[in-house]
Amino acid sequence: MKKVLTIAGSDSSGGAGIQADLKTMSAHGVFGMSVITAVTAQNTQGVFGIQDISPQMIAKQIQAIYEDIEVDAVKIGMVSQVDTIQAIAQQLLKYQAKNIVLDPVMVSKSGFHLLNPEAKNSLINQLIPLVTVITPNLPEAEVITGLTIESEKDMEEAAKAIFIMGPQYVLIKGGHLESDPVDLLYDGKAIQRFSTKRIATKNTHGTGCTLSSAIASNLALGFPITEAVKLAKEYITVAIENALSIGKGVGPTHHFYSLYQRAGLE
Ligand SMILES: Nc1ncnc2c1ncn2[C@@H]1O[C@H](COP(=O)(O)OP(=O)(O)OP(=O)(O)O)[C@@H](O)[C@H]1O
Ligand SMILES: Cc1ncc(COP(=O)(O)O)c(N)n1
Repeated sequence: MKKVLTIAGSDSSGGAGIQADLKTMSAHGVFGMSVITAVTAQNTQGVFGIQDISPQMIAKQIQAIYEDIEVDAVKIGMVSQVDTIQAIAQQLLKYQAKNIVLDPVMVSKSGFHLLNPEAKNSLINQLIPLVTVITPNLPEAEVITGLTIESEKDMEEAAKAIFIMGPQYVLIKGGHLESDPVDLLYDGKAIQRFSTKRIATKNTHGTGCTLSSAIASNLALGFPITEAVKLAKEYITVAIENALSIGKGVGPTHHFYSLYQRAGLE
């Protein structure tokens, strides 16, 4: 059994964060483990409070896992504070973590800031250079690069600018484009496009969390990056097509598309 770790925040409503990550991992047939960085009081309508877990406790959680279990891939989500990022970077270096997927969560769909603005530079300087692939959405890529991104051409420029910061691959997500959502993968040499038709739904809570956990699961399963992203894009598309109208706001993606379905067994 492949083992995948998520280092992220808890979403009490179960649509994003740790909860979306573990659901995605189960659907991929990998064993999910979690290091909780913050607890949010959240639902489909908004984020009503955040309590950060101390950097010491975050470091201890990572230590407890790596001292005992071989980790095949890691997904990093909400990491809101400077010391949190430092603690995570130190531990990942210490344990020579592999297959790291960074979803640089900054603002929730409901408009709540999940990354302390002071922590942006730590994210860029300490975490980005360690990762296998970083998966910013358009607003996140704008904050990281300082560029304005309105077109696919702009996305290419942003991917190249982020690549220089040190990750092995950059995947810029086009969920926020006006047009159909195209994601671009850059490996330092060429751009690959992953496109689908835009699904007409308001229920897209946790799409980024789901996509990054699907990529981490696929890397753990041994797929090369292009295949890992292609399969993850298929997974998120089905999860959005079947998104649930739970709650009064932005509903969550649905994780019924299991490994067994992919194998044609159910
Ligand atoms: N309406 C849609 N129809 C089809 N695919 C979509 C739609 N919205 C987003 N996607 C896809 O979902 C994935 C996540 O993209 P998105 O840009 O929404 O990430 P995000 O903003 O980080 O998500 P979140 O902040 O909710 O975690 C991408 O592969 C994107 O192309
Ligand atoms: C704990 C946590 N992590 C990540 C997100 C981003 O997801 P979204 O942008 O869909 O709200 C979130 N809302 N909560």
